Amino acid sequence: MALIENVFANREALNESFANKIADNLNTAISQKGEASLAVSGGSTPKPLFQLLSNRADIDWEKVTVLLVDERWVSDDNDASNQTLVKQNLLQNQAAKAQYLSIKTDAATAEAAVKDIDEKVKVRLPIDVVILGMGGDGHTASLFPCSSELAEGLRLDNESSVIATQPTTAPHQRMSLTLASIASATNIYLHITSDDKKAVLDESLQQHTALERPIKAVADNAELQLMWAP
Ligand SMILES: O=C(O)C(O)[C@@H](O)[C@H](O)[C@H](O)COP(=O)(O)O
Repeated sequence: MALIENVFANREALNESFANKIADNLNTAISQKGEASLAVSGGSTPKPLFQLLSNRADIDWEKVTVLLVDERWVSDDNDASNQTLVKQNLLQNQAAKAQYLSIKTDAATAEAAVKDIDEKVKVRLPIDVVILGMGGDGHTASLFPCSSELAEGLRLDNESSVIATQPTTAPHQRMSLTLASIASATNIYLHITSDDKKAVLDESLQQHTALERPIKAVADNAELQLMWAP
């Protein structure tokens, strides 16, 4: 549908403004229905934002459920665990009071856990705030252009809220929200930094299909708020 560009001079200004927007969105949801949900990405970009958000005392964290948009299928003591990143950087300070909905189980494979996790995530839809990241190949959440599950993950009539994916260009099996779950969210943000990633985004939207660059599928099917700084 549309990309709305919010451009900042630097990452500090971006994160300050972003934390304000997220607080506003969560507070609006809480005032309307008594609770709110916040789905965050892993990877390296959101860490400073998590630390800033975790100190926000103007959010009624007890009424907020935090989940990940995607998880690598690794144990919590693995450096690649998004869940551990969130626990150590977001669910601290004021935000330690939030509820946490894990999209990781002890199942041997992500595939084997889809049904259980779908049941837990489905009841939280539509999610109030989704924060997406993007990789240099145009993947978002764990919807990778290289994975054989991509078409299924991008199907808007997919009844599952989550999908197991196996990228071939990145390590680990993944659990990811489907495009249908992402696109149904009330507020959807794309959080990226660097000129390189902005160039990937522009090129993805202008010159590629959604199957080539999955971030395009989100911009085509939802209002996507870009939060970018060099
Ligand atoms: O678990 C993950 O890998 C993600 O959630 C993924 O979609 C991430 O957002 C991008 O790969 C960007 O990652 P960086 O912020 O590290 O560049």
